[in-house]
Parts: sequence; structure tokens; C-alpha cells
Amino acid sequence: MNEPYAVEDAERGPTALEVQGLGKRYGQNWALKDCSFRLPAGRICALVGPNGAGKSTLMSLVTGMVAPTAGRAEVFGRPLDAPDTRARVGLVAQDKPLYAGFTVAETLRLGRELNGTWDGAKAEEVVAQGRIPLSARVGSLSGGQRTRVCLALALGRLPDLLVLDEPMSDLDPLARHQLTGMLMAEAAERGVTVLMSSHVVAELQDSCDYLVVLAGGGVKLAGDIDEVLDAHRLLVGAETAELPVEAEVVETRHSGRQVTALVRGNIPAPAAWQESRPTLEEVLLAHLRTPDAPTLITAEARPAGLGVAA
Ligand SMILES: Nc1ncnc2c1ncn2[C@@H]1O[C@H](COP(=O)(O)OP(=O)(O)OP(=O)(O)O)[C@@H](O)[C@H]1O
Repeated sequence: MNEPYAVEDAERGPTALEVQGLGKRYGQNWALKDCSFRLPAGRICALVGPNGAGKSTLMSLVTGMVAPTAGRAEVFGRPLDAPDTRARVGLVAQDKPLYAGFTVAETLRLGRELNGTWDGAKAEEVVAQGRIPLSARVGSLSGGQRTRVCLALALGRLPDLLVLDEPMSDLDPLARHQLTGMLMAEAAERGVTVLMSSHVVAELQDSCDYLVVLAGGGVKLAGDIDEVLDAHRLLVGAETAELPVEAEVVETRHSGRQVTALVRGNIPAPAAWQESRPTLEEVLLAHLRTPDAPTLITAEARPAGLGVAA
């Protein structure tokens, strides 16, 4: 049994993951630079960003697979090299490393032998849900079936933080639905925290309640999804309509004689504009199209080192 969460912020509750100024450079190029955010315990966090933004690099850093060039990462208040910290983290990497010559049963047995904490029934259930025979050789499995075996290995370890790099990309619709249900059950029943990357907004909308967006070399958005959406407003007006000067403009787009603006700031929309709450997809697309849009990191998502004041 793992210890209770090590860090408890009196006002913000326990923290699962905190990264501060985290960066990784390969040669002259930064794969990830100056990345700072906080992920509270028990949340299911979507990690979003354009290709090459550094999502996989961030996941490798926070699971201790790769050493940072700059900054630090803490899991449940401890550095990754502290004893037992790595054991609390489960990873399903994008390249799904498994031994092709092993059967599924042998793979799960290896999981049991390599991990102090192991729930064999849970791991077998994940495999059985996908109707994968335990006697099948891993090398003969499809990409989606291999993903499922990796998930079984990750969940069998009973991690407190589960890091999933595009886990849905090769799963069929039923398997995606099952995975979403599994993650929500793990979060509700065991308080597991999930950090999951995906390019498919619908998947994230169904399963995630927290968001981190990487773009343009840093964190652009971080926080509770509802809070992030509530901070934005979509304004639609005629080409000649002027935006309120106090509005913090994320993006404006022109189509025909109409202008659509995504803005922040709690200001009354002038009569010339029609106002609505944007969808997650509208907010994400606007930030992905506009890498220099103003950053929003909610108070809850700020690492302690940056302070909680706005
Ligand atoms: N081992 C490595 N050696 C050199 N460069 C690397 C290495 N790993 C990543 N990079 C570079 O770092 C940048 C970020 O890569 P990363 O895979 O983290 O992005 P990503 O956001 O996960 O992308 P995608 O959405 O395409 O999966 C890219 O420019 C990539 O080429």
C-alpha cells in the first residue's frame, strides 16, 4: 500500500505533479523549454499541443525516463529519484515497448515480478476486456491490442499517477470508450491522477477535467477545464464592430463580413457583438493557431514556486 499523498497545500489540496522551469535540450534544440504547472491529485489531465511541442518529452521527464537539462519535476512532493517515487508512476509510452517473443501471460507475469505492488486481477481484466488470449504472443498482436497490454501492465502496478502518451490513437471506438470508463473509475475509486496526451478533442472532452496546453515553447493554458472555458468568451460581430479595449484578445478571425474573436476578461460585451461560452475545441484551436496568444495558468495550476497570486 502506498503512503498517503506527501504534499498537501492547505488551500489547494494535495498535489500529484509539479514542474518548474522544466526543460530538455537535444544538441542545440530545446525539445521542451521552461515548462511550469501544477496538477492536483485525483484529476484527469489532457496534455495538448501541436506536433513537436514537447508532450512526449514532458512525459518522459516526469516519469524519470529522461533527465532534464533545466528545472525540476516533483511527484507527490518528492523528486523522481527519491526512493519509491518512480514506483508510484505508471507510463504507457507512445512506442509501447514490449517483448515480442513473450506471450501475454508471460508479459503479465513479468509485470508481477518486476513490481512490488501488483494487482494481477486488474491487469488480467484489462486484457480480457479486449478479448486478447493470454496465450497469444505479443509479436502477433495488433497495435491496439499491444496498447491494451501496456495499459494492463501500467494499471496492474496500481500507480498513483498514470501517464499515458496518446493511448487512444490505435484503439477502436469500443476500446476507447472502455478506457475512458476505466480511467474515470480509477480516479473515482482510487484517486488516481492521470496525465494523458491526445490530438482528438472529443476524447479529451469525455474523460478529462483538467488541461495543460503546450505551444510555442511553453505552457499556454493550464487549469481546470471549466475554469479555463469560463475565462474565455467568443464574440461574433460585424466587420466594423470594435472590440472592448479591456478585452484580452486571444484570436480574431474574419470570414466574409463577420469577425469572430476569442477574448478573456470579465467585461460586458458591447451590443454590436453576440457573445457565447466557447467550446473546448474552439479554445484549443484558437491557442494552437496563435502560439503567441496570452498565457492563462489558473491559480490552482501554478506551481508553489511561482506563487498563487494572479
Ligand atoms: N531523442 C531526441 N533527440 C533529438 N530530438 C528530439 C528527441 N526527442 C524529441 N526530440 C525533438 O523534440 C521536439 C519535441 O518532441 P516531442 O516528441 O516531445 O513532441 P510531441 O509534442 O510529443 O509531438 P507529437 O505530437 O508529434 O507526438 C521535436 O522537435 C523532436 O524532434
